[in-house]
Amino acid sequence: MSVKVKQAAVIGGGSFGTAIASILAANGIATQQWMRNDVVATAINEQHENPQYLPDVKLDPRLHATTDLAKAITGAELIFVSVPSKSFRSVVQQLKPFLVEGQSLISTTKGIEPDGFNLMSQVLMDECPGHSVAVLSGPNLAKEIGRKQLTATVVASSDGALRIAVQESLGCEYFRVYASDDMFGVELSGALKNIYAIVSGFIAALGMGENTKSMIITRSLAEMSRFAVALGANPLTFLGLAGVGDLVVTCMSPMSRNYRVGYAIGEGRTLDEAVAELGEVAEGVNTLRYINAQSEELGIYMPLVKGAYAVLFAHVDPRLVAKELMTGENTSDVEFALAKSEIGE
Ligand SMILES: NC(=O)c1ccc[n+]([C@@H]2O[C@H](COP(=O)([O-])OP(=O)(O)OC[C@H]3O[C@@H](n4cnc5c(N)ncnc54)[C@H](O)[C@@H]3O)[C@@H](O)[C@H]2O)c1
Ligand SMILES: O=P(O)(O)OC[C@H](O)CO
Repeated sequence: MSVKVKQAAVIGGGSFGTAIASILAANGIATQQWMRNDVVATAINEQHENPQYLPDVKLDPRLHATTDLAKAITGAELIFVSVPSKSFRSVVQQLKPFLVEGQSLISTTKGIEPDGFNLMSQVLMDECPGHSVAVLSGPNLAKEIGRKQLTATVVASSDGALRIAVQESLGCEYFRVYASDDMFGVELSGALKNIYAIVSGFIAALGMGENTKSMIITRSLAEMSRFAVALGANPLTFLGLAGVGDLVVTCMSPMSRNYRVGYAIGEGRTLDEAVAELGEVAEGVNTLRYINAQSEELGIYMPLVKGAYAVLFAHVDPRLVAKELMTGENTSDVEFALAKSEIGE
């Protein structure tokens, strides 16, 4: 029999952290959300809104925001870490002095750490040995969760009691939490799909049709599963919410930040301009860099990754990449641009 969670912490003041913190509080769990920005923390505590990352969403009034990390962590049985992958390890290093035995950590971050090609669960296990770890991933646009649109997600962990604790703490009439023991597959899938959302953004901006969008999503699923299964993931994971489910929502929705970056580049903006305009994290940009390098090193065939890399980092026209993908020809222009970018010209 499971024991009801009484207290939780959410580390990160962004859109997803805020959406899940509000659900935890609404489920009667005493929830502290930690963030650096005291103006946002005050707005959450007094107006029950996060005007910076989740505007126009009324948060549960019981949610408490704080800029005091020790206060957030102390007494929390579940600690959700929801900061971009670039900052993930440094944030975990800041929180670990406050951890005590029995506290569990759950990553909601869909990214990869470049040094050592670590997923965030690995970072948690490296930094916090002895603590149970899980990941949460699925088709979960934070803005829709904030608006209480019916949504499902997946908690994955090798610890069955932790899976149940997360299901019971977050599940509600509009948020259903499924469980999986394929933590690696669920987490890798969440990171990989961001690359294909960028590709989907390009093709939408170029005015390509519905057949094209379907082709891209389907071939993306084949490509991401080929990569993940080669690294040890369960192929069935890719047929579930954390696989095809998250791929579809991120590739189809202009609400996705990764899609929006791809769209802006398809319209002619540079990568730097597209990222600056977004003003939020688009994990797929760095993930693309690391997956392109890994696929080359491991000899895994990933033509969409290679094409997206050519567009983002070697400034190749996406139409030329599309032509090459359709005909299977290796146009010397794409290869030449990639070779030049690799030697830093
Ligand atoms: N937004 C979504 O719809 C969604 C859904 C599921 C998963 N995710 C994943 O969740 C993770 C976080 O995304 P988000 O949407 O909440 O991001 P966001 O861009 O909305 O917010 C990121 C938050 O992290 C904080 N942050 C960044 N660096 C920090 C540091 N060094 N110390 C402390 N705080 C820091 C920022 O101040 C901000 O509050 C990402 O990996 C994303 O892929 C997002
Ligand atoms: O806005 P994105 O592109 O980071 O995607 C958000 C979520 O990962 C969708 O499940």
